[in-house]
Amino acid sequence: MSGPWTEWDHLLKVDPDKTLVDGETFEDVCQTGTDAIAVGGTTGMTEEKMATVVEACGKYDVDLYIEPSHSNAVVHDDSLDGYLIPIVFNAGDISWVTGAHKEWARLDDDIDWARTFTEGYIVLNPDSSVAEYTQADCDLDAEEVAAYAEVAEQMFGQDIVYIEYSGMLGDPEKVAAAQNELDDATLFYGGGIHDYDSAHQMAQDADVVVVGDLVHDEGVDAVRRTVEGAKDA
Ligand SMILES: CC(C)=CCC/C(C)=C/CC/C(C)=C/CC/C(C)=C/COP(=O)(O)OP(=O)(O)O
Ligand SMILES: O=P(O)(O)OC[C@@H](O)CO
Ligand SMILES: [Mg+2]
Repeated sequence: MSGPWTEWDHLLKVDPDKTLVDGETFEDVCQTGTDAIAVGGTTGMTEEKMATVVEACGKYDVDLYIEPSHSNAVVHDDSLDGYLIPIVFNAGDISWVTGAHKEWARLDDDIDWARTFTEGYIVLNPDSSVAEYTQADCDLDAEEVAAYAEVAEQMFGQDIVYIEYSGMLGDPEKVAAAQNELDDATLFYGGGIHDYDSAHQMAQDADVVVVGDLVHDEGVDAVRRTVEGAKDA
């Protein structure tokens, strides 16, 4: 399977539990030049907050996805291009590998499987909320990260492998090692990208760089510079 992400360089992750910079709108957020927007976050996620941001972004011409952190954060909307569902390969608690997914399948009769895609996450910042929630084993060397990436693609058929350093800039050597082991899967990198140089650096090895907090902390001009960095790499 090859999805639209094979054409992406940059993905902007908007957290419905955070505010935009004063004076900026969702229209501005949709016009940063990013290839797609994913709405999601770990903490404080509700269906209402998710729906508000999806509705606000759905009016503009940008590919729009949700990345729910649990089944109660899922919203169905015609403006969505799809659902990105994490599977945390280095989670300490099986809920984040299959348990939450089983609950979603049990509770939601409207799942649109044709637009539902999984992401094989490797969570590496021990101080992030996602690491805490999933009890991820973040103490992995480059060889182990690469092996998780290989297993995700070859044994679990993941078309997206996601190195997640949410909140900090990660180790490029681990990103390079993962890329080295992948055949066809698309490698996402997210965490701490804050300017042209950090985007450019991570895009050397990642296929898609993900930018999150920057849009909430610094705003759309800063995001635009990361788009340039990713596209130039
Ligand atoms: C089955 C369904 C519907 C969902 C699967 C849910 C799973 C397995 C989630 C895995 C872990 C997770 C919570 C992913 C959410 C995406 C993510 C990593 C967002 C970044 O969050 P942080 O930046 O750590 O958190 P905050 O910014 O909210 O503090
Ligand atoms: O918020 P930042 O640190 O940019 O991380 C982006 C994304 O990978 C979070 O899931
Ligand atoms: Mg975050």
